[in-house]
Amino acid sequence: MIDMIRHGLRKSRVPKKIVVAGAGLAGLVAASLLKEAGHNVKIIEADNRVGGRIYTLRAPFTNGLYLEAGVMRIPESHDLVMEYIRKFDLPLQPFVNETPNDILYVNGIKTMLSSYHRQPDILQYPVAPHERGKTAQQLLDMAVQPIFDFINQDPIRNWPLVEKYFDRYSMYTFLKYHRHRFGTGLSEGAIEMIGVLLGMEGLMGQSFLGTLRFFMPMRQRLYEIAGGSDLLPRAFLPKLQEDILFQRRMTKIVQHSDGVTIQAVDEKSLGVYHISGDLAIVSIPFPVLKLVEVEPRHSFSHRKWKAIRELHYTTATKIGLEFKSRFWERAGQYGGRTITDLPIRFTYYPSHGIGKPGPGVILASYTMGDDVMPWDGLSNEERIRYALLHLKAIHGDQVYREFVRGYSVSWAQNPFSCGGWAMFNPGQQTELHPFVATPEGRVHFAGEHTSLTHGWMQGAIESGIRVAVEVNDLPRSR
Ligand SMILES: Cc1cc2nc3c(=O)[nH]c(=O)nc-3n(C[C@H](O)[C@H](O)[C@H](O)COP(=O)(O)OP(=O)(O)OC[C@H]3O[C@@H](n4cnc5c(N)ncnc54)[C@H](O)[C@@H]3O)c2cc1C
Ligand SMILES: O=C(O)C(=O)Cc1ccccc1
Repeated sequence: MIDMIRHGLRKSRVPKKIVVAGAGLAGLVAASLLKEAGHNVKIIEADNRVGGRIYTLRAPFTNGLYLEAGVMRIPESHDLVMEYIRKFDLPLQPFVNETPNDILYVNGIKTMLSSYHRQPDILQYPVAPHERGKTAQQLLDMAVQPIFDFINQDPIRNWPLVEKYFDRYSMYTFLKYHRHRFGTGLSEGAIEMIGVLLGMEGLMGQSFLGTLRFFMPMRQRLYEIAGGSDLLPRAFLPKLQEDILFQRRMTKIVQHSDGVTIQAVDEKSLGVYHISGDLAIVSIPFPVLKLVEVEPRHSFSHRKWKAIRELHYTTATKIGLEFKSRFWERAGQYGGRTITDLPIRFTYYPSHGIGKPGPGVILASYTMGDDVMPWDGLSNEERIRYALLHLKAIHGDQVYREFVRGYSVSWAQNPFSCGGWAMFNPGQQTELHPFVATPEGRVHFAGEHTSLTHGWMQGAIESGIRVAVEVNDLPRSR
């Protein structure tokens, strides 16, 4: 796949007209590769921008400041993302995910990450005697290490066995009921500690393996695109600009004898717009696809319909607050985060502009899964008010003196994503995943949800390349 990013696909022997629905990263990758391979490609995009869940919010913040409402960090092992960053010569810098000075504020106890690492019991989680003195990560590692040991004995043979057996567990049921090396499940106190401190508490009902795969990259060195994550999708524009039809929201997919016709609403004129091709690539999230008519209905298999209806998506909400000065840096917080069991849950301090005078924007609250619930029912103003109240408990009254403005984004309330990212429920990797990406007639599928790298750009890129290869030499419709 790296080679395809560098050198493109082989020129198609059967150039076709291809309609791509969605100008997020998956759609952009597929469209750029297929155009380069000689196809006539058109993208219809419901929004007025490219990038989808890569969304760098610059307004309403002071010029030069921004909130990453979607993508904010890139694990060093995400080679496809790194390859596109190299291809477009984008500036990369470390994303400081945690520092020894990070604040932990849980169970009414405030301490620093370094103190907690030295003495985990300082946080007073009611763990079992044999779990004492261990951090949340150490407890999780104790529980999962035997699985990694088994896989490492013979990865080719053993990964499928692990996936088959452990797909039945949610994160919670695995931690609670699976008999771990010490002969029992983890205590409720240990599970609570893992949930709160590792950010999994709102996701405990999701697939154990899916959650593990999802969080693992978090332990690597992380990077960010200097200047904003949206520089990546925008880098595709020079070659695709004239092929993207913005503010066209797909409402219907019609398959017929000589190809596929996509019906869309023009969000500006509200007129109905049609575009046809030999085939279509649908890269929009499944929760949104549920609202799109498919004609004839049987052009999608029963399994596909079931996957579209049932594939679980978790959601995420972010609140960005701008302050007059980077007061957190005066307290020794340079990048990194606060972890708290207050509803704001995770606060991230910017890894860019460190040491610069003047205003700064912090990600005051990043919640996902069930942790989103208190926030999604609130207005933007109420979210800001509560976020300030919780930040005051951490940083004191200065947050009110320093506050300038704020903005929040709920991904469940975004009509073009209707959620944060795909995240299997127990059993769905076995029961649904085989049917998520499979083509239906002349309709093909891409998007992070069609990969196994849910919730990361890597999965979106992987799917864009996979679908481009899948369609490159297919016959024309007639
Ligand atoms: C809060 C949050 C934080 C994240 N953080 C990170 C991170 O730090 N690092 C990382 O690697 N990944 C992160 N991700 C995941 C990453 O954003 C996604 O995996 C990736 O961007 C998905 O790309 P996609 O092309 O599959 O989907 P999308 O980006 O959702 O693209 C789909 C496109 O289709 C359009 N569309 C929707 N409906 C229609 C319609 N009916 N007609 C036409 N167009 C339509 C949408 O507007 C959108 O442009 C995060 C995601 C979220 C939500
Ligand atoms: O926020 C990110 O980096 C994401 O990609 C979503 C996410 C959140 C928490 C753990 C893993 C991935």
